[in-house]
Amino acid sequence: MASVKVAVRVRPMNRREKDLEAKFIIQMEKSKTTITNLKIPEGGTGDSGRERTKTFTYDFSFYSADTKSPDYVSQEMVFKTLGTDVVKSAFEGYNACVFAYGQTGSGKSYTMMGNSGDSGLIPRICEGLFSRINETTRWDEASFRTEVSYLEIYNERVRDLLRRKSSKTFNLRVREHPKEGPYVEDLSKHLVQNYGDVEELMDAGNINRTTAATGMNDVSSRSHAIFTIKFTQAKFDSEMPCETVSKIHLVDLAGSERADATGATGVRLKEGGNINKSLVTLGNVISALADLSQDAANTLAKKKQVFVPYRDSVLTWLLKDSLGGNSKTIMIATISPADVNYGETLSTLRYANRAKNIINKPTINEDANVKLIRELRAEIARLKTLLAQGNQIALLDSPTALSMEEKLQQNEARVQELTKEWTNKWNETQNILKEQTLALRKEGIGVVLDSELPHLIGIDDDLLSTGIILYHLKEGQTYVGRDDASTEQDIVLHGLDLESEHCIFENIGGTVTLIPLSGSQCSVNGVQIVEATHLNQGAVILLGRTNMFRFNHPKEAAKLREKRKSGLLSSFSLSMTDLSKSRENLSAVMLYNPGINAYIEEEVQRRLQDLHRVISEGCSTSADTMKDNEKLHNGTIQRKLKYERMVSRSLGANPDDLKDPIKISIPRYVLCGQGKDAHFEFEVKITVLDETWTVFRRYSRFREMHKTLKLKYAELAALEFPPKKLFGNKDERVIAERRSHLEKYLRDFFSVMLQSATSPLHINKVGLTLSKHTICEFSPFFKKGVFDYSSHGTG
Ligand SMILES: Nc1ncnc2c1ncn2[C@@H]1O[C@H](COP(=O)(O)OP(=O)(O)OP(=O)(O)O)[C@@H](O)[C@H]1O
Repeated sequence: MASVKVAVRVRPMNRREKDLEAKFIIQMEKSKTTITNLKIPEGGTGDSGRERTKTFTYDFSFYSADTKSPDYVSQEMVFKTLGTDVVKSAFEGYNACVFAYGQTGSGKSYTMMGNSGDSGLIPRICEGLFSRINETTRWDEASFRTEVSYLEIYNERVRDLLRRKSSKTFNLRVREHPKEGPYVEDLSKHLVQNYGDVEELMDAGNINRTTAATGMNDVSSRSHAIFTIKFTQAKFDSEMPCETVSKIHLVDLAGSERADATGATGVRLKEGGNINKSLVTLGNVISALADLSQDAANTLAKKKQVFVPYRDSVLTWLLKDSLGGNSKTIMIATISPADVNYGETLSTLRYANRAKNIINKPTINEDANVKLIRELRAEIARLKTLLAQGNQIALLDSPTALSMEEKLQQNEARVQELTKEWTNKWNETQNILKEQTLALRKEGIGVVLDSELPHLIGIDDDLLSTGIILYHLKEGQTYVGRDDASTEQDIVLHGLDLESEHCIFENIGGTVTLIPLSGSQCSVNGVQIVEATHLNQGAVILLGRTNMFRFNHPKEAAKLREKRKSGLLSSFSLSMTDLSKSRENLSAVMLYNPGINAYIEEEVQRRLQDLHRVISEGCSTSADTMKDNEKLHNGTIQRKLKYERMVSRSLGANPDDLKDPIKISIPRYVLCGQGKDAHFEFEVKITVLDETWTVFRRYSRFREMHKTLKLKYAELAALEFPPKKLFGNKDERVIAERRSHLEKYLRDFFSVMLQSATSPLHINKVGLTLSKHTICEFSPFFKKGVFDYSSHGTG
């Protein structure tokens, strides 16, 4: 049993009150708060014998009216007095609730949220929670899971303050769970890993809060806001599993004054009416609970049937547990010090005085299985004591009349089983947590996606796409296909040559294999695969023609980093050729995916350094690994040779390259789309030194490019782009003709650009360094490259 703790806090005079030359009517001394009615003369009494001053005693009276006063209570002091208890309750497994009540502009939001640089209770409690989690995990094996939600009750309707716009946010239903009590259906819950995560959510939620100007306070919020933290903790305490869940409601109520006192009309009056409905119900609930506890205290009094009207408002229904139930609850009544607000302030003080009488029944919220384990263990201890005393009597109350020893064994087996079950469950929860908390980690101005599971990162070739998709490859099989597949696919994709059941990623004990299905197009590091292929950290995967991914294996990457540190990398099974190819492909990808650069650039740089070291140390990859790789990837040897050529070229330039620094060919064209949308795309293969990539474009796109660049580089005007008469007819002959035209045009195009003084590609400027990067910088038109193994078109 615990009474609701009540604190009163008085704020400084605000501008409006100062302008009105209002008088200060609040005095505080220790836990006492006194209010003076200036209308009643000193030493006298008012009508019907009213006193000039009224004094109330609370758990705390916080004087925050004057920063210079020695009694001044700062935000930090409020947290130390009240907030630290909330953090403690959470760690002990109790529910907790803090709500701020008071007139508009009296300091509720300031107390609960605070201002920037002067944060209030909610941020401080969250910060306190995480700093204790960090401390605990340093010396304890405990695990934690923290989830937050943020809602607003406005006009008796519940709104999710944290849900994305696309989902339903308004008018959420309040329902009741048979065990867990009232809850908001579909309210979004957000896993958080650190205080930064919470801060972001709080900011987003606060921006969403409904605010409207009133005569009393320009930014007065007209809604009730409930910020909820669900905090789960699990550990082994002297071999004993221990799991507790605590729910913390932090509530910023709307202004308590009557609507008419603020001069509000129309819609606002309606809001006021509803706000008051919640607050009036809150008042009624508080009164009923106070009556109940007084009855309980007075055992001689005949018990009255007291009805607590929780259901009369959304607010009281949702806070049912916090008011007279299973929670350690704190009410902070905020007041103005000015005589002009005498009536409202007195009513707040009375309200708070009444709340003092509420008795709650907080209990530790222990996991049911853990509770059972604890009870069984107690029983085992009791039986062992009896046995030790030589008390070998049969347990007569047991239906099977088991001997004490049998019963003991049974209990021990059950405890073992339950403990194992619990441990598995928690480990699973932790894994899910890890999966879900990859979210975002800030590092300087960068944002890092973190995950411990092997995963794929989508590399979108749509230049207008800005999101990054990450797919986890869970233990077992992950099916990839279209949404029209006969069985449900774990990863649903679309795009050219993507089969309805395309492939499977198999993760067995951390070894991930890509299995192509029914002749589907899958390639790894630019090489099409036809059988199950083991994936290495950093592999670039293409499914169909347009779905490209980078494969990340965080554990393998961590091991590689360790090897690199200890200098063992060169003998480790890193395939130079794979890395080289992967880097090549990644570079291509990065060029047209700026969003992903921040994430992978560092890794690519590291890989490059590794490669250089391997080369300079003259080490080759181990024979076995080479063999495996050769088996797995056709063409590996060729690429190795190519790589070596590249290295030797960087040592001494081949004069031929200067003559012909860029090679263009159009090895084939591909029919894309269907019916009316069918069109041909030409695969243009561009080779600069040893970088080769392809650009897939329809003929008209090349013409657009020509027109655009012609405006910038006058020399191009002299080049003739194939005339329009070639268009319209799409038979093989015309397409083949276009191919040769286009090939010639592009060769001429680059030749002109290499000689143009204004062009960044001028041979004197780029020389041997002409690279894909230079060309793509010159025009992003050449950025787009996908690997294609389509059987359409000519080979
Ligand atoms: N203890 C305090 N010390 C300094 N400034 C305060 C204090 N309490 C409130 N204020 C200031 O008074 C103004 C009104 O406070 P606040 O917005 O917290 O009121 P409120 O009760 O939440 O109002 P509403 O019901 O409209 O939400 C704010 O500018 C706030 O910064």
